[in-house]
Parts: sequence; C-alpha cells; structure tokens
Amino acid sequence: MIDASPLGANVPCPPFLPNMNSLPFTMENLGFIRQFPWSYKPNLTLYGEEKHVIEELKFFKQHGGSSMVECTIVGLERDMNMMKRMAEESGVNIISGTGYYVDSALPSEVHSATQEQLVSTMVHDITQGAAGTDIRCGVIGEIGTSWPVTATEKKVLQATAAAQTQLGCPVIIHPGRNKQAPAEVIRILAEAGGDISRTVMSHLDRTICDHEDLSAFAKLGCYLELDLFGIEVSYYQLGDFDMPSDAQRIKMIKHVLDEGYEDRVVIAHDLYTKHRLMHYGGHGYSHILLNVVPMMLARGISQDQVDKMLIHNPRNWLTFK
Ligand SMILES: CC(=O)NCCS(=O)(=O)O
Repeated sequence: MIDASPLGANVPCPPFLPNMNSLPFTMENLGFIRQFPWSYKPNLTLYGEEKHVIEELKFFKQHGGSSMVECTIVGLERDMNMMKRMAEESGVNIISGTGYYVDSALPSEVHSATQEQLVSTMVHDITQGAAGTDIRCGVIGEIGTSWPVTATEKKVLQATAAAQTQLGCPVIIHPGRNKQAPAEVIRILAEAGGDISRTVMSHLDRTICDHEDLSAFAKLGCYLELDLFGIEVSYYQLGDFDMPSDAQRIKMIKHVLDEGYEDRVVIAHDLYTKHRLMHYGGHGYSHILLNVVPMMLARGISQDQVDKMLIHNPRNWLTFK
C-alpha cells in the first residue's frame, strides 16, 4: 500500500490554506483536498485504511474485477503481508511490484548500491519473496524516473533490464513529468537489453497530451498506459500540465486504437490517496468498470477493444516469457 508522501514532498500549500495539513478530513474540506491532494499529507497514504480498502476490493470483485497490480516499491512504503491479507479477504488477486521509485524518494543504500546488487534484490523478490517474506512479486515497477533521468535512476533502469532479461518478467515505468521523458526511458531500457514489448509506460495521461506526440511514442512498441482515470480535476499540482478529463483520456485512447495499437493499451486508476476511495467520497477501484467502460462503448470503442484493454493485454503483459 502506498505512502506517496515523496510525491507531495515539495508541493506548496495553497496560499489561502497555509495550514492545510491540520484540517480534518471532512466533507467541508473535501473540495480543497480534491483540488490540492498533494498538499494534504494525511491524504498521501492508505495506511490505516485496510478495512476500507478491503471493502472496496470486494466491491470491485462484485462488479467484475478479479486482479490488481500494486506498484508500491522501495521509496514508497510497501507492506507485503498487508497486501496478502487484503487479497485473501477480498478474493482479488494482487500482483505486487519490486523495484525502486524516483531518485528523491530512495534511501541512501540504493544510491550506493551496485547495479548487480539491485538486480539481485529484484530477482530475489520475484523468485523467493520480498521484504523478508515468502510473498513473491509478479512485476518490476513502477520503476520511478524523473526529468531529466538521474544517474541513480539510470542505474536502476539498467538493473531492471538485466533482471527482466534473466526472468522474462513484466516491467512498468513511472516517467518524469515531461513529454520527452517516456522515449528517453525506453531508449535507456533498450540500450540495456530490456524487452520493450513487455514494458508498460504508465501515466501517459499526465505526460503526453498531444495525439500526434502519443502516436510517435506508440511506435516505440511498449504498452501505453493511461492510468489516472477518475481524476477529473484539471489543475495538476505536480507539473506544468493540464490534467485531462476521462472523456479526453478516452479520446487519446481512441486515437491510438484507430492507429492499430489495440494490443498495446492498458488502463488503470493509480489510486494511492485517501480522497479517491469511495469511503472518502471518491470514485474507488470500480470506476473504470462501472463508469468508464460505458463511456468508451458510447464513443465507438468496441467491446472487443475494451476486453483487450482490461483482460487480454494485461494478461499477456503479466505472463512471464
Ligand atoms: C504513485 C505515482 O507515482 N503515481 C503517479 C501519478 S503522478 O501524477 O505522477 O503523481
């Protein structure tokens, strides 16, 4: 479960809310929290929300969901035993990630580790178990990168490519907040021998907004992930970027589907803050199933294409080769 505080580490409070962190999480304050989610530190963790998350995972399963990829890794606060409990109590498969988040979130030992040590840890997490448990991870990622990519992040990417080559495992990347960042990461991974066809580039909906830029990136052959469905506030605190609406996300997806990339698209919510849980008035884990799929079908995306995005593409990506 994610402690995303590194994301909000240096986000300024809105000027009219100098002590936002002292506010209670109430309906009266939900508007501010939705507008400035990274300025309210209590919002940036799901620790203490196990009961609510389990209830919402059950709701997700009740409405057709079966599996979820959970990309909390070193640099964020991962709890393997909690995720195992949640999977067992909800009946939802949870595929956990191994790897290293963005440079600013990493402990000193990662900065000083050799590439070989990083490879060894990721391979161990997948083949033996992570964080001192026998609970094995099923994906490398979300590997965190900044813009520009730092030296430590490049070392992590090269280690990721080496571990992927050894295991034939799926990889998912968090790109820096610049439209050039995804292609730069793909270049580094490819040069290190990574399998780009087994790699997901996440958060494209907060990174590339121009359809032609998205088409150019799609040519590189990775999976294209738009994974912030449910965030309908256009103000984006973490970068000089207008966050798209779900309707605009669907238009981006339709554009690449029309260009023949239906085997390459995956979608998600990237839910890691309290305010997006249903318990706190959010859209929850079932938003795509209940609300986005009908929107897609109404906009000319076929059921077969929806099934590819929600079933077949994730299954193919997650299958070790
Ligand atoms: C957990 C995480 O890094 N999510 C990425 C979305 S964001 O817009 O880059 O914060």
